[in-house]
Amino acid sequence: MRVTVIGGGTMGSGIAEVFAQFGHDVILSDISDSILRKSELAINASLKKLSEKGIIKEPERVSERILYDTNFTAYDSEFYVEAVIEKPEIKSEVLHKIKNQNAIVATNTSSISITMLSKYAPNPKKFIGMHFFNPPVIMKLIEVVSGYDTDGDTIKRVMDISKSLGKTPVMVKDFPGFISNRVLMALIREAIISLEEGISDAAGIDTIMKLGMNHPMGPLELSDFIGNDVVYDILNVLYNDLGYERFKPPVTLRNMVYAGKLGRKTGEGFYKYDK
Ligand SMILES: C[C@H](O)CC(=O)SCCNC(=O)CCNC(=O)[C@H](O)C(C)(C)COP(=O)(O)OP(=O)(O)OC[C@H]1O[C@@H](n2cnc3c(N)ncnc32)[C@H](O)[C@@H]1OP(=O)(O)O
Ligand SMILES: NC(=O)c1ccc[n+]([C@@H]2O[C@H](COP(=O)([O-])OP(=O)(O)OC[C@H]3O[C@@H](n4cnc5c(N)ncnc54)[C@H](O)[C@@H]3O)[C@@H](O)[C@H]2O)c1
Repeated sequence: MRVTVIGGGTMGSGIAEVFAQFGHDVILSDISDSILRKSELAINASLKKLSEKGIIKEPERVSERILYDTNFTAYDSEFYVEAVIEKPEIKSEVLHKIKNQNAIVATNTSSISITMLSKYAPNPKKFIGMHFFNPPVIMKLIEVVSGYDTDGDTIKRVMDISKSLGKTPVMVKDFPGFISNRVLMALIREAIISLEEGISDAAGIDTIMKLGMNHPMGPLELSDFIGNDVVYDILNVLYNDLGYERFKPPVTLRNMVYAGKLGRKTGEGFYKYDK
C-alpha cells in the first residue's frame, strides 16, 4: 500500500524505513528539503546496518521505495502516519491538511489525547494512535491507542498491519502518556531530580540503572536518545492533563531544552556525542 509519513525526524524517518522494509511505497514529508536530506542519510545508514546483519537483502530496493517531498498534500495515500513534534497545535495543523476520508490516519504521539487530535483528522472513525518506539526498526512494540470514535475495523487493520511489520501491538486506552510514557517518564524525571539533588552524577545514575536493573540504557542516556525536548514536551502533557506533581518537568530539563542541549540529535545533552 502507499503510506505517507509526515515528520522526518528521529521517529518519522525510522517509521518510513520500517514500512519500506516490508514492501510498502512511502512518501516521507517534512518542512524543508535540508531536513529530508538528513532523513535520507539516516535511513540509508540504518539500511546498511540491517543489510550487513543479513536482516534485509537489497537495501537499495528498500531505499528506492521512499520518496521525499515537502508537500505531502500532492499525494493520496491509503495510510498516513503523523510523526511531527509533540505539540498539539502543530499536530492539529498537519492533520487538518489530510483530506482523504477513506484513509486510516495514525498518530505516533507519545502522550497527547487521540480523541482530541481526531477532531482535526479527516475521519475520526479512521483515526488511531500507533505508537512506535525508538529506534523503530529495532524495537518490537507498537502501542495501539483507540480514540473515542475509532471504529473496530480501523483497530483491527492497525493491529494486523503492526504484526505484518514484525511488531507486537498492544492495545491501550486513550489516557495521557498511555502506559509506556506514564511509567517511563516517571523514571526519567526521578533520575533528573536525583541529579539535581546531587545524589550521584549522570554516569553514576545511569550505571546503577543499567547494571542494577539490567536496562539497556540508563534513564539520562535514554532521555538524550529520545530527545530532551521530546521528554520535556511529554512531561508537560502528563503534568497538565493528569495534574500529578510527580510529572512536573524539572527546571534542569527545561533549561537544557532552552539551551538547545537536546541530546544525541544536537550532539549534547546529559552527555556529549560526536555529531
Ligand atoms: C518516548 C517515546 O514516546 C517512546 C520511546 O520510544 S521510549 C525509548 C524506547 N527505546 C529504548 O528504550 C531503547 C533502549 N536502548 C536499547 O535498546 C539499545 O541501547 C539500542 C537497541 C538502541 C542500541 O543497542 P546497543 O547495544 O546499545 O548499541 P548497538 O550495538 O549500537 O546496537 C545494537 C544493535 O542494534 C542495531 N541498531 C541500533 N540502532 C539501529 C538503527 N537505527 N538501524 C539499524 N540497526 C540499528 C546495531 O547495529 C546493533 O546490532 P548488533 O547487535 O547486531 O551489532
Ligand atoms: N524520540 C522518540 O524516542 C519518540 C518515540 C516515540 C514517539 N515519539 C513521538 O514521535 C513524534 C516525533 O518525535 P521525534 O523524536 O521524531 O521528533 P524530532 O524532533 O526528531 O522530529 C520531528 C520532525 O517534525 C518536523 N515538523 C515540525 N513541524 C512540521 C510540520 N508542520 N510539517 C511537517 N513536519 C514538521 C520537524 O521538522 C522534525 O523534523 C512526537 O510526537 C514524539 O512524541 C518520539
